Amino acid sequence: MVHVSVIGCGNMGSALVRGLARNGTHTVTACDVDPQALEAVSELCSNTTTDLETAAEADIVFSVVKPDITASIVEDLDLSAEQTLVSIAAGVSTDVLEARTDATVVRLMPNLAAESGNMAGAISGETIDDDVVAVLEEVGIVVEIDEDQMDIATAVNGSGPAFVFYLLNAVKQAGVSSGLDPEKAEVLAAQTFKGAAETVLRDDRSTDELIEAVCSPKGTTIEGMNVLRESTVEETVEAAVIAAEERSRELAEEVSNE
Ligand SMILES: NC(=O)C1=CN([C@@H]2O[C@H](COP(=O)(O)OP(=O)(O)OC[C@H]3O[C@@H](n4cnc5c(N)ncnc54)[C@H](O)[C@@H]3O)[C@@H](O)[C@H]2O)C=CC1
Ligand SMILES: O=C(O)[C@@H]1CCC=N1
Repeated sequence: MVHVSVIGCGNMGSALVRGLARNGTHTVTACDVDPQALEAVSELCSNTTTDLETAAEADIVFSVVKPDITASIVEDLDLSAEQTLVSIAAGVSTDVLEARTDATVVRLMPNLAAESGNMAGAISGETIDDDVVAVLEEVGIVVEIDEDQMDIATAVNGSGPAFVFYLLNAVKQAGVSSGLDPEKAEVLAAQTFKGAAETVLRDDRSTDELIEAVCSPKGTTIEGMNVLRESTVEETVEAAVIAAEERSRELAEEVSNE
């Protein structure tokens, strides 16, 4: 049984612990300085600790703390070459991490959907052990990318859920404005986003072909699509993704200058 530790059980770390608890295949140690954060996950993991040294005993150590404290925590962990450090911090490069640990370094940009086993995760690293991939595949899908693509992955799949929540809410609110009950509108909008995403993952057709498949001749969808295509919504969504990517780059510069 692989021993995993998760250091930092805030929004992202707790999502990871919850996701791993769904199958219970691994020994999971949750570590945080905040006892309340540990209390929230205590029933979902093998043990909880406020002590970094205990968390450092795992085979695979996930560092899920804020970027500005990642480097010093990694240094304090004092991991050995037999261990793997998985760093989730946006913008903290492998060079910065490798200078502070003997462990094999893997960078991961996960997202909150790890909690339900639906994470979209992007990983980079020179050596990515099968055990690391197996752990990550328990909480979702992982794709390997080059490290220099981490900033854009941070924007696309790390920040992505927030963008989707925003768009989903816009669809819901339009339904509510036209008379749908808010709870029913939320279920209809959320299930529609989920179903559409599932279709894209499973179907060989392109998104343009799928749009075509929804647009019945002289029907309703084409009217809505005409409004979208005449708008600047595509450019606005791209600008949001690029803004997040640029912030990830800035974080990298801030951390490397420390
Ligand atoms: N929130 C998200 O959706 C995502 C976050 N990330 C990354 O995950 C990391 C954490 O982000 P969040 O979970 O959003 O932050 P958060 O603020 O919710 O959680 C951070 C946790 O770290 C704990 N912590 C602080 N110092 C510590 C220490 N010395 N030892 C142990 N635990 C300590 C805090 O008590 C807190 O529970 C960041 O690096 C972020 O870039 C990556 C992808 C998605
Ligand atoms: O907003 C952030 O900085 C983190 C990284 C990706 C998602 N949340």
